[in-house]
Amino acid sequence: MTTSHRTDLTVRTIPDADLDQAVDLTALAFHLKLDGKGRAQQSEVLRGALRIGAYDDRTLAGMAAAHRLRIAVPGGQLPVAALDFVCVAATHRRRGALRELLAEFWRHCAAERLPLACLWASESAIYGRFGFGAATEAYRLEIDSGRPLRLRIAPDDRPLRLLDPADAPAVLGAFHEEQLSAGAGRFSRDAAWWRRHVLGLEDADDDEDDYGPLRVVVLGAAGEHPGGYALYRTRGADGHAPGAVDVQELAAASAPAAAALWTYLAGIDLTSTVHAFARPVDDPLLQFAADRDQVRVTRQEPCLWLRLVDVGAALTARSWAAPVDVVLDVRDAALPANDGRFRLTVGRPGTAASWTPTTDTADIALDVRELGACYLGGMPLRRLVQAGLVTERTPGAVRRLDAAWETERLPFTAEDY
Ligand SMILES: CC(=O)SCCNC(=O)CCNC(=O)[C@H](O)C(C)(C)COP(=O)(O)OP(=O)(O)OC[C@H]1O[C@@H](n2cnc3c(N)ncnc32)[C@H](O)[C@@H]1OP(=O)(O)O
Repeated sequence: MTTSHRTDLTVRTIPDADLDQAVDLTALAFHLKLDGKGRAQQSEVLRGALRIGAYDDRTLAGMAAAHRLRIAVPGGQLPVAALDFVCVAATHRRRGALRELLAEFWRHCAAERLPLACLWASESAIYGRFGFGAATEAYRLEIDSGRPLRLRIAPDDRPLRLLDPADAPAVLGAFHEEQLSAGAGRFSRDAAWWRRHVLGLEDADDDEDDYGPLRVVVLGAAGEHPGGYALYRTRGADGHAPGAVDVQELAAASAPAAAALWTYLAGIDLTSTVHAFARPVDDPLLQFAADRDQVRVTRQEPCLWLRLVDVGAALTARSWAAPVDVVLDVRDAALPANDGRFRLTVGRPGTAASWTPTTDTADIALDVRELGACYLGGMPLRRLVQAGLVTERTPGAVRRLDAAWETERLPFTAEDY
């Protein structure tokens, strides 16, 4: 527990007894209309999370919560504290409450040996100052499906079947876990996470939009290992808008499998547009689409913001594509254990990296947020040098480090939990 003289708030763990207050605060800050079911659902999610509150006397004035998840990193998975519900009451904003909450949050991460923290930002301008870097990016895609989808490859011709969403964790869980090794940035999911955060099976009913219920389509016959799947919703045409398909998630084991799923989605009768709100920047669809006027990128945006809480643990746990030996001068204003000069040594690919303090001259100087942006392999460091954010002191050092942390696929994060 800490009491901040700057904010006059006491920062401490939120006990179960205060869950009602926590739900009230999230409703206030995120402008939510929660009925009884919505409150119960929110409370249940918070109950299982790491929760830190900023109290004004006994009133909860700010909070941050985190799900304890596992995230795919190059070559494996690591525990991650996935921040959520970060909010401060309008009466207490811009007095340093968030800063105090995060200071306490780092202590919890250290105590629980969580080397990484991540979040989806409500506003991109907030979290860089706390050491988070935009580690995965996504495209929004739009397909003109008023005409047949034209592709340059033949789709997988296995059957497609619709699945009851309640069966999705059992049918698709193992497939999803296999996909984690294909690209970093995705979360491992247990059945509860699938139900609550992916399929929304425990959500309170809301009529906020005119899309129908979530549908699950799977490639491959029952009993066969799936070749891929898509989660989507549809909307019929009305006087103002054409019928549309909204793709929440599409995962496929191969390009032909992806082609089969996109062809299915684009062919749904009484719809003429497919929207996909979060697709990997290296989505193969963009290559195998025969007509790029038909498949368009409408937006590119950051998805997951990543913070290396324990830089050494994070760097030595991931795999590397090439040997490298560089001294990094890392600035970390919030976590002194990360701050300073360290030698990163990577031997043959497949061998463990080492990260040791050194007094040797630095080859590269950078802020910890830049390490967060590059860690999963989505951002080459040279782009941050070009942007004036990273200093290369030894010519060639950045090129060598970029070759070492490059990954086969770009990282991607499917769910905005
Ligand atoms: C992971 C998630 O949950 S994302 C959701 C984030 N929450 C929301 O958007 C809900 C509505 N907003 C809020 O609850 C609050 O305004 C918060 C949580 C964003 C900020 O809380 P505050 O207590 O006001 O922040 P605090 O006073 O500690 O500010 C810390 C720093 O962040 C900056 N900051 C805070 N909010 C913003 C913002 N919206 N945009 C840019 N900078 C911001 C402050 O200027 C300050 O900068 P400095 O210390 O470098 O000078």
